[in-house]
Parts: sequence; structure tokens; C-alpha cells
Amino acid sequence: MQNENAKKLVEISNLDLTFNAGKSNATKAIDNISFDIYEGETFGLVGESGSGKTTIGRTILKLYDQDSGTIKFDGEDLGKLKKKDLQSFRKKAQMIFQDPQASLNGRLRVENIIGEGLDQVGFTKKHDERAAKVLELLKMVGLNKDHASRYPHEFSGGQKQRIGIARALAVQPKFIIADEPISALDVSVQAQVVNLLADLQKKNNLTYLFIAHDLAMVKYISDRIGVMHWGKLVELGTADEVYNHPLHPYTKSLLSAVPEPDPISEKKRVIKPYDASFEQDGQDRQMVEVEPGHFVLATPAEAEKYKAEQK
Ligand SMILES: Nc1ncnc2c1ncn2[C@@H]1O[C@H](COP(=O)(O)OP(=O)(O)OP(=O)(O)O)[C@@H](O)[C@H]1O
Repeated sequence: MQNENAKKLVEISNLDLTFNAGKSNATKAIDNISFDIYEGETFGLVGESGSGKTTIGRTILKLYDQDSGTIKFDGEDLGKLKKKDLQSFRKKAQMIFQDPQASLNGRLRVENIIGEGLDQVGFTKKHDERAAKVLELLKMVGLNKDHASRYPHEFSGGQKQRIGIARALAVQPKFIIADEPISALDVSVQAQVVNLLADLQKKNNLTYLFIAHDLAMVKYISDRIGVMHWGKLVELGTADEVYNHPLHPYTKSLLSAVPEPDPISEKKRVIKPYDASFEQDGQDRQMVEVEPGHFVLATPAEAEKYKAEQK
């Protein structure tokens, strides 16, 4: 459970966003979503491909404008920021992408990729100080001096992601949205990058929104988790609660698809299919707090049923 005194860094209220509104291909990517992210926590956002996770991340960064609802960052309504304040917000909030190759400028040496971030925050142009800062950032992500003069294509996937992380850290952000940061990496290096992110969080007091569909990894890194389906948040709670006492049938279905490390449990694992038709029955569903801090999208009757099923 979150400490009641914990500060809310990001506050999302009743957010809606439809792509191609009014056209035949209209997609309601965000459907009345509300949740907060506390300072210093990792909030994991999970759900199948197309459920709207990336759209939420991009909307928080103001790369998309919502149709309605508000997003506050550090108490400030992002919808009301002037251009200058928006630039300063963009330094406080950074994104790490799924595909490190595509997110790095292939024509720049690593020192200049990271240097661009330093420029954004007006770090000195003095060559020595700059090189020292680049080296400090490289070391922070487990790289070294020799890497500074190389180009992105000379690195492995995991190393490229480390460069992307150093680039994000160069502007000294408070908040990082990590959008599937490990899903393009070899399984053997995924844990290293996740551990690096966890380590950097402690050292730099960072707050993370960690977007993923690999539920095993999300549980490992997240304090709280939000589960999305078709643009809606269907469940929200601590990682332990959501994994050990899931309420919504969609969450149960997602979890049933996660392979068990133990071969005996894995043999017994039964995948629970999810029948989404009830979501379209026209009934009004709200987030109901079934246990302290554990919410499920439900009618009052469904909330009772979900609660009873847990006992
Ligand atoms: N720029 C866009 N224009 C039109 N539709 C979009 C755009 N971006 C996303 N969508 C649609 O919005 C919905 C949500 O997409 P989004 O990328 O947010 O999902 P996601 O959960 O992040 O999926 P993935 O894990 O595949 O990235 C999808 O139906 C997608 O096709």
C-alpha cells in the first residue's frame, strides 16, 4: 500500500482520447481513465497489444492531446502550460522506447547523443566538463569511456538500450515512461536492463511508468499495477494484490497465460479464456475499491461477485 503521505507526481483524471473521431476507423484508445502515480514508485501498465498503453504514455508527455479529462504533473495541469513551461516539463518527463535502434540518431556518436540531452538543460559547452559528464552518464548505465566515440550500430541491443537510458537521464528527469523497454531485447539481457532501471530509480529518486505485456517482469519491477483492456482500466492495485488476488476476469485471464517457472505448476496451468462480451452490455461500470487500494471496474453487483470469488 502506498504511504498516505506519498506525493502524487502524476494525476490522471477522466481521460478520453479517440483517434480518427467521427470516421469509420474511429478508435477509442483511452476511455475514461483515472489513476495517479506517486513520487518514487514504479507504476506498471499492462494489457494486450492495442489496449491503449502507449497512447496513455504519449498523452502524459503531451505528444497527443486528450479529448477530455486532465493530467497534472507535480500539481500543475498540463493542459494549461504555456509553451515555455511545456519545454521545461518535457525535461522533467522522458521516455525510453521499445526499439533502442530506432530511438537513437544513428549518425551521431554516443557522446553527442548524450550531449544533445545535456544541451537541452544548458549544461556547459566546455569540452572537458562535457566529456566528464558524458562519462559519468555512461558509467551510470554500465558503459565506459571507450563507448563514447562509437556509433549506435556498433552496439548490441542491450547496450543500445543503455545508451537510450543515459540519453534520457542526461536531462535529469523526475519521471520516466519506459514503453516496453525490454521486449526487443534478448531474454538473457532483459533482467540486466530491468535491474539497471531499478538501481537508477533508487539512486536518482525517479518515478516510472513501466509499460509492458510481459506480466512476470512487470510484477518484479512494479509497486502498483494497472490492467488495461480496450482503452479502459479494468483493475488497479499493488503488484502483490493484482497477482495474488486478481479480481477482474480479464486480469485472471492474462495471469493464467503467464508460464510458471516450476515445471510441475506449469503442467497444471490452465489458460482461462476471456469473454469480453459482457463489457458491451451497456451497463455503467465504475472503479470500485474492493480492498483498500485495490480497484476493479465493475457494476455494484459484479464487485460483490468478484469479492466473494476471492474468499
Ligand atoms: N496515431 C494513431 N492513429 C490512429 N490510431 C492509433 C494511433 N495510435 C494508436 N492507435 C490505435 O489506438 C489503440 C491503442 O493503441 P496503443 O498503441 O496505445 O496500444 P498499446 O496497448 O500500447 O499496444 P502495443 O503493446 O501494441 O504498443 C489501437 O487500436 C491502435 O491501433
